Amino acid sequence: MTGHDPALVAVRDVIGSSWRRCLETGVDPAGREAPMVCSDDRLGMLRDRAEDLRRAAAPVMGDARAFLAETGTMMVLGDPQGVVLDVQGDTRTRDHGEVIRLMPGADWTEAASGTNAIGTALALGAPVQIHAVEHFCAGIKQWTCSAAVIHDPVDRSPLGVLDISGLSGSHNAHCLALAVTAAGQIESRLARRELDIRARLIEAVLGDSRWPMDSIVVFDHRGRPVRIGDRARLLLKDRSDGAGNRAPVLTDQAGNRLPDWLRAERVEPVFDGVRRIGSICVVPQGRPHLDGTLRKREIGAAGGAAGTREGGAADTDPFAGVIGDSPPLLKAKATARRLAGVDVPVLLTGPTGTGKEVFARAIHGASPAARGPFIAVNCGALARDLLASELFGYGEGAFTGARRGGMPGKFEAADGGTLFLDEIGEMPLELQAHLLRVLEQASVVRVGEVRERPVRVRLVAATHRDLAADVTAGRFRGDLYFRIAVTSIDLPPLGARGADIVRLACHFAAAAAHRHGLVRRQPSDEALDMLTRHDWPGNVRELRNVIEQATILTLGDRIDLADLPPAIRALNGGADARGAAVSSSANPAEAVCRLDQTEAAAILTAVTRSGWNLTRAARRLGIAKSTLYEKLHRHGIRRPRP
Ligand SMILES: Nc1ncnc2c1ncn2[C@@H]1O[C@H](COP(=O)(O)OP(=O)(O)OP(=O)(O)O)[C@@H](O)[C@H]1O
Repeated sequence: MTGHDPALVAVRDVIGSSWRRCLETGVDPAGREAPMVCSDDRLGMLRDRAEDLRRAAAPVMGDARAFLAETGTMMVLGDPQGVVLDVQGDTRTRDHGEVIRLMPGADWTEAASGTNAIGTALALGAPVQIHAVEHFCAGIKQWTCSAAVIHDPVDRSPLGVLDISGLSGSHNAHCLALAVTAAGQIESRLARRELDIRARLIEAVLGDSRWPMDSIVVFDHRGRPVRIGDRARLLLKDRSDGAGNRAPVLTDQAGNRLPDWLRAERVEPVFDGVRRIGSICVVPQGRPHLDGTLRKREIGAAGGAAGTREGGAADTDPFAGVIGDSPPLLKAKATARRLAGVDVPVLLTGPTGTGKEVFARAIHGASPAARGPFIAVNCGALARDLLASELFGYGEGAFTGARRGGMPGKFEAADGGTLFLDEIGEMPLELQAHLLRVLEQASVVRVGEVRERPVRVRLVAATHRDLAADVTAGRFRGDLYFRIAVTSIDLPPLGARGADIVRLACHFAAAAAHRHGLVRRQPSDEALDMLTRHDWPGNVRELRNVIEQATILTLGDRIDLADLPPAIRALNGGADARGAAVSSSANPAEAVCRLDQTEAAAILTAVTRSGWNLTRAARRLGIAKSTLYEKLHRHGIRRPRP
C-alpha cells in the first residue's frame, strides 16, 4: 500500500480525505521524517506562549509514565500549529522517535509531515488513530499514533494536541482512549485554573472602587470579554458594524478593528502579583448614545452618592456578590433579576446555607425599591407573641411593659423598601392570616390598635421547607401560599453547582484574607479538587466557614489539603484523614507546623478581640509587646483595612 495513490487502495474515509489534502499541498510521500522548524530560541518562545497548557499537561504526562514504559510508547504534547513542545517516555522509545523527528521543535502538521495523528487530529478537530501504513509518508509507516485535540475550556478553540505514538508492533489498542482521557484531564485542569483566574480578576475589579461597574468591560488574560457593564453594553449595541452587544476580543491583532473607546490607552491591565490576569476598559463618559433607561439610572446613581448605603442603592450590579455561573444558579439569577423589577412577592426555597438571604438582598438591590431599607426577620427565631409585635408593631398599652407611644414593627420599618421574612414556614397560622391582610391591603395594624397605617413594602420570603406539603398538612395557609409562592425561585444545593464550588472557594479565600488583614492565599489545585468532591450538607455557608478557617490557619502561600478540616480530607478514601491523625503524633515537622497554626489562630483571636490594641492583646496572650510584633510579622497577620 502506498500513501500517494489513494485511488488504488481501500482506506478509511478519514484517511482517504487526509491523503487527498496531502496530495493537494504537495507533501512528499517518500518523506522520512518531520521537518524541524524551531531554533532553541523559537522553541523557548513557543513554550512560553503555551505556559498554561504545559503546566496543566505536565502532571498528566507524568502520571502516564508507567503506562508508556510498559507499552513502549511515548506521549507528545504539541501546540495548535502542530509543533511538538514536549515528549514523555522511556529513553529507548524517544530515541526511536528522534529518527523520524518526533521531538520538540518538529512540525507535525499534515502539510509538513503528511497524514499523522497529531496533524490529522488538528485538521479534523477530533481524536484520531493512524495505524502504520495509513501514514502518508514512507518513513513513518512503522508507527501507530493516537491523538486528541486539547480545547480551550472557555471558547473551545484548539489549544494544543496530545499524542501517544509507538512502533506499530508495540502500540496498544487502548492508546486512543488514553489520549482522549489525558486530553480531557488537561482540559479540566485548564478549566479550573481559568475559573480561578477569572474569580481573582472579578474579585480585583469588584474590590477597586475606581472602576464604575456600569461603565466597564473586563477582559480575561486572553483578551476575551468576561463582564460588560450596562453602559458599555449599550455602546456596543449602538455600533453600526453589526457586532451586536458582544464585546470585541481584545487582541493585538484586532487593534485596528477595535472601537474608539477601546483604544490601548483606555485599557488598564489587572495584575495578580506579577501575573497579568486580565484587563479593564472604562467606557468614556457621555460617549454612548443613551436611552431613557440609562439616563434614569445615571441620575439615580448620582443622587445616591450622597445618600446612605443602607438603602442598598448600588451603582454596581446587585447580583455581583452572588457568586456562581453553574447552569442552575444562572437560571435562579435570571429569574431573580426578572422578578426584581416587578412588584410581586418572591419566595426563595432551598436547603439551609444556599444563599437565600444573599438572593433576597440582590433582589432588593435590583428592584425599584433599592433606595429604601432592607429589613430581615427570622420567623423561626422568635416566640409567637414577640414575632407578632416584631412584625406588626404594637400600640401603647398593648401589653404590660409596652412602651409609651407604642412601637412600629418591621413592616413599618421596611416602608418604601423590602421586608425579608426568613423561615416563613415557621410562622404560626394566626400570624399568617395577619400577614396576608397586610399584603392584600398594603396597610398594617399594630398589635392592640385598630388604626390602619399604610405601608409600601416589597415582600421576599424564604423557606427550606416544602410549603406545598405544609399546605396539604394544614400547617400553612393555602391562600398565603398562593399569594407568595407563584413567583418562587428554587436555590440548588451547593453539590449541584459543579464548578461554582471552585469559584466560591476562591471568592471566600480572598474575602477572608481581606477581612482579617491577611495575605491573600488561594486554595491549591489539590485542595480545590477535594472541595469539589465534598457533598456540602451545610451548602455555601459550610464552604465559607471551611475556607475562612483555612485562610486563618494556613502558613503556606496556598490553602493546601492539610489546611482543610479532617472531615473533608476523610473523603479521600479516609486515607488522608488517617494519615493526618497519625502524622500529628508521629511526624514532628507536621506537629510543629500545627503548633504554629494554633499560635497564629490564638494571636489573631487576641488582636481581634482587643480591637487591635496591641498592648492589651500582648497582655491577654501573656507575652511582651515586642514579641507580639515579631509574631504578627512572622505569621503575616496584618490589621484589616477599615
Ligand atoms: N452565591 C453566593 N455567593 C456568595 N456568597 C454566598 C452565596 N450563597 C451563599 N453565600 C454565603 O453563604 C452564607 C449563607 O448564605 P445565606 O445566609 O444567604 O443562606 P440561607 O439560604 O439564607 O441560609 P439559611 O436557610 O440557613 O438562613 C452567607 O455568608 C452568604 O454570604
